[in-house]
Parts: sequence; structure tokens; C-alpha cells
Amino acid sequence: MVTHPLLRIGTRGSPLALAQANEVRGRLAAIDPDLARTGAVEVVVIRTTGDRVQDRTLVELGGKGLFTKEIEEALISGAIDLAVHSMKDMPTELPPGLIIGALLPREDPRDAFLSLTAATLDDLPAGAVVGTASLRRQAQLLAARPDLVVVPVRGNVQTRLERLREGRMDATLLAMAGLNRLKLTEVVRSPIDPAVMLPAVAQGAIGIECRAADDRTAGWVRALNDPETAIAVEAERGLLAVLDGSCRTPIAALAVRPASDEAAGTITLTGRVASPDGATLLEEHLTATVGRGDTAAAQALGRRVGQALRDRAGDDIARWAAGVTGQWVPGSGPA
Ligand SMILES: NCc1[nH]cc(CCC(=O)O)c1CC(=O)O
Repeated sequence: MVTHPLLRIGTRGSPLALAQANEVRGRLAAIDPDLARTGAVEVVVIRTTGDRVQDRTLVELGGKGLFTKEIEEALISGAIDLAVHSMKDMPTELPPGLIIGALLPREDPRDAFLSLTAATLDDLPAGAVVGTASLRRQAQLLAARPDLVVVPVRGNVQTRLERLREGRMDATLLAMAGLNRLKLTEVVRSPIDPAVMLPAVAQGAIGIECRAADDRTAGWVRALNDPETAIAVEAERGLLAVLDGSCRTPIAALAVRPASDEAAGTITLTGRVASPDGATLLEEHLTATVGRGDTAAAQALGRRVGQALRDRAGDDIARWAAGVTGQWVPGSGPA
């Protein structure tokens, strides 16, 4: 008989966050029968700044950490034992005393194209309206299709689909990972080739954060780690750390381990920075030997690609960031 939980999982309350927390609960139950008992693992919903403020863009709110701050406070205070995060929303620096104890196997890292009238990005007519509040998506959309009109829209899948049905936009972009994890298979979407739309750093990866000193929790959490996902996330976050902590610059990155035998033992990291209007889009990629579990080599690769991008962009990065005010004009967009 369980009178109090063995583990408390902190999470945001969005449908995607809850699905991710429940996935972690299921994986914990699979590695330890004690954790499979009713009530052994409790999911604690925590409201974050990012959840509270719905009427402004994330850029305007100040970017990273908006979805994690309150949850990390609960970890530090001991109100929860572990936190489940989309790694894409995590700042590169963690508060002292907290660690990412595990990364779950990565979902599809690509972005999805959603439209009720066009099958793919290429099928959109000139001047079509695409809803996204992501600077990264905006920049790459406009780089590929300067004729498109990008309007800011936030909100979950249901909100986006409503906006599409109302005809307030012709298409929108969302992460494939979120759609898959929510099992929204009935939603018509097509993955966009990363050569056109390089994903956000760590897109599709779920991280489990815990206290570094909490050996009891870390022991369970470690067993859930997927080393290959950890390598990719370490490389991509290494790039991000060199480039920019804020989300005022469009930054994209994807690390992949080539399938071919000759390339075994290497990973290739591609990174991009762009101006928000898509007029300038810089790309760098490097391949390096990174053995299984060698997160230090992965991070070093990330830093090299990040530095190469930084060297090429020069002062432009600061200028682009300064030009992004994230100003929200009420009623101007379909948000
Ligand atoms: N910024 C919000 C956010 N954070 C993580 C995901 C999707 C799931 C993931 O990338 O792991 C999303 C929504 C989206 O971009 O479509």
C-alpha cells in the first residue's frame, strides 16, 4: 500500500507536457516494479510564466527559461524530484545543483507543414499567409519563399487548426515531435526537409532534470537515458551556447549520425543563423569522430560549428537581435 509517492514529477499542464510526463511515468514503471504501483509516481502540474502570458510573443516576453523557471524552483525546494522538459525550451545554462539526468530517445526532429489547401510548402501560392511566432521558422520560410507573408501565431495544435479553418492563415508550422507524441495522426501534415527548414536545437528531445545531489532519483533517471540522443543534444546545445542564449536570433541546428559504414563513429552537425527576414542565411557543417557516450566530443563539435557561424556573421548577429522588438500589435495577426 502506497501512502505517499516515491517520486514526484513536475511538468507544465499543456496536453503535450502531460503526454511527455506520462511517457516518463510509463518508462519508470517499466524499469522498477516499485514505481509501477498505483500512486508510486505522482505528476505535479506547475504553471509557468510562458503558460500564463498568452497575448504576447515569446520574443517580447524575453525568451528562454519562460517554461522552466517555476519548475526548477520546485526542484530546488524539493517539492518535486524530477522535471520533464522539451529540451528545445531549455536554456543552455542550468541553475546550480540541477542536471539533465537523462534524455529520452528522440522523436522526429523535423518541422511539420500544416495546411488545409496546400500539400507542401512548394504548393503554397505566391503571397500565401503562414502563421508562426518562431523567428527561426520565419527566417527560413522567407529564405525559401520570399513571397510568403508571415504572421505571428502562438497556441496549441487545436488553436492553429481553428485559425486554418477560419481562413485567417493558409498554413502553419509545428514540430512533428509534438504531433506524434499527442498521437494527432488525423491531422494532415507533411514533414519539411531539414535542408529547407533546419529544426530548433534539441527539437524532439525530452530531458529529465533532477538534483545533482539526489542519488536516489538520479539512479532511476539514468536508466532512461538514450546515449545517441544525448550526443545529438549535447552537440546542438554546444552550438547554441556559443551563439546566443536569447531567442532573438533565428538559430537552427541538427546533429545526425550517418547510417553508412564508412562514417560509423562520426556525427555531422549542421547549424544555421539567419536574419529574421530571411535575406541572409548562413550555414556551417562539420563532421567529427564522436564515440558512443562521448558527450564531451559532441559538445566540442557544437562549439566549433557555433564559432564558425559566429565568425561569419560578425556584428550582424547583434544587429539582427536588436532589430527584433517582438512588438505585438493587438489584432494585427491571427493570434
Ligand atoms: N516552443 C514550444 C514547443 N516546445 C517543444 C515543442 C514540440 C516538441 C519538441 O520539439 O520536442 C513545441 C511546439 C512546437 O514547436 O511545435
